[in-house]
Amino acid sequence: METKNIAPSFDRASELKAFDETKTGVKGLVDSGISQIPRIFHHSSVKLANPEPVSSDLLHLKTIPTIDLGGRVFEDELKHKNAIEKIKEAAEKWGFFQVINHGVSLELLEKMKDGVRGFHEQSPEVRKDFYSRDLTRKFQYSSNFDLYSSPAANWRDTVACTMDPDPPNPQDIPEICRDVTIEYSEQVMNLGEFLFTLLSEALGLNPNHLNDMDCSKGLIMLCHYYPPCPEPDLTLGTSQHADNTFLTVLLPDQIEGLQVLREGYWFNVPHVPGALIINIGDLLQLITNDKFVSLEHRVLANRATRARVSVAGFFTTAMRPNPTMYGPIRELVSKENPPKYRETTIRDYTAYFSAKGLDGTSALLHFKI
Ligand SMILES: O=C(O)CCC(=O)C(=O)O
Ligand SMILES: [Fe+2]
Repeated sequence: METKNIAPSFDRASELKAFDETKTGVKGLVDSGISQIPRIFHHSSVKLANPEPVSSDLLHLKTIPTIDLGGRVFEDELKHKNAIEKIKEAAEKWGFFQVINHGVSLELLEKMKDGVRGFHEQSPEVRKDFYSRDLTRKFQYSSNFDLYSSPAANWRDTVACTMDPDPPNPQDIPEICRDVTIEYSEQVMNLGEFLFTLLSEALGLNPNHLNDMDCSKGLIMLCHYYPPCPEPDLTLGTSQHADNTFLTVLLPDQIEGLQVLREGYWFNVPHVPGALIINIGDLLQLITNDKFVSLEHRVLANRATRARVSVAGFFTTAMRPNPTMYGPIRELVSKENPPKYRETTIRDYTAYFSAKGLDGTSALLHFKI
């Protein structure tokens, strides 16, 4: 007799709602002492696997490159040229690289992570007051921005904070992370401007080109908190996705977990002390007409005994009613290399990305000509 493995019936919609209404996120579940994760967090085994790479040659690459920014002042022209060459190669092949000597003090990086931990580890009563799905809020705490639209929930909570343009009133940021969030975001804005000059040069453009296009003019910070997971083989910390930004500056934790998908294989991103991780987002891939790539990445569920935190600084002006149309940069297209994307506003791009949720497909495809 054939036996079928029928899963017990499960009312997904009610479970999502019940979880959301606790307003205390994944951290709340962990604090309640659960030893099994709820079904809403189960991902399909296909999404969790790491198949063999398309080409085994690729494995000798090991991982994404690390680039020394020399404290943002290059001693001589050779060092400057070298850095640009490395950034060009990384942006074309990986869309990801780590930077060291980036000019943001290591003390500030640690203080920022302490601030994120401090917020998420406050009492549930205090956290609940900030919990919201209102994306227009400048300081918003929730679990899974795409809880109701994605196929499976992630083992992660997040604070989203729009820092530029129009940052929140300081008193709207909780005191536990207020000063450090303001200081860190200013430093990331400065670093972003510097990185966009190097990226412009790597494209063979005038150093100011990407800054003049306002690529460095908006900053949204996502302060992620990944509690330890009792069943890390069944879920993810962040589902496979590419970022809907021009550029992302990611402050990582010593606890690893970030993986980048290149040619069908998930590469681990190792912890490099003091480094920031930089990745090209979809909008930069679009305006460079695929010269730079926005690679898919994901975060494994946290296997450690303490929480993993990260801060993703997103360069995008999604929060500003900006009518500017963005399409492939004129200098980068030609008769032989015609535009591959139609023009869009950042707002439209972001609205499409957010409605789709992190379902493992690229939002860029929707804008291809
Ligand atoms: O937490 C991480 O390491 C990465 C988070 C991420 O990919 C994102 O916020 O887009
Ligand atoms: Fe990301």
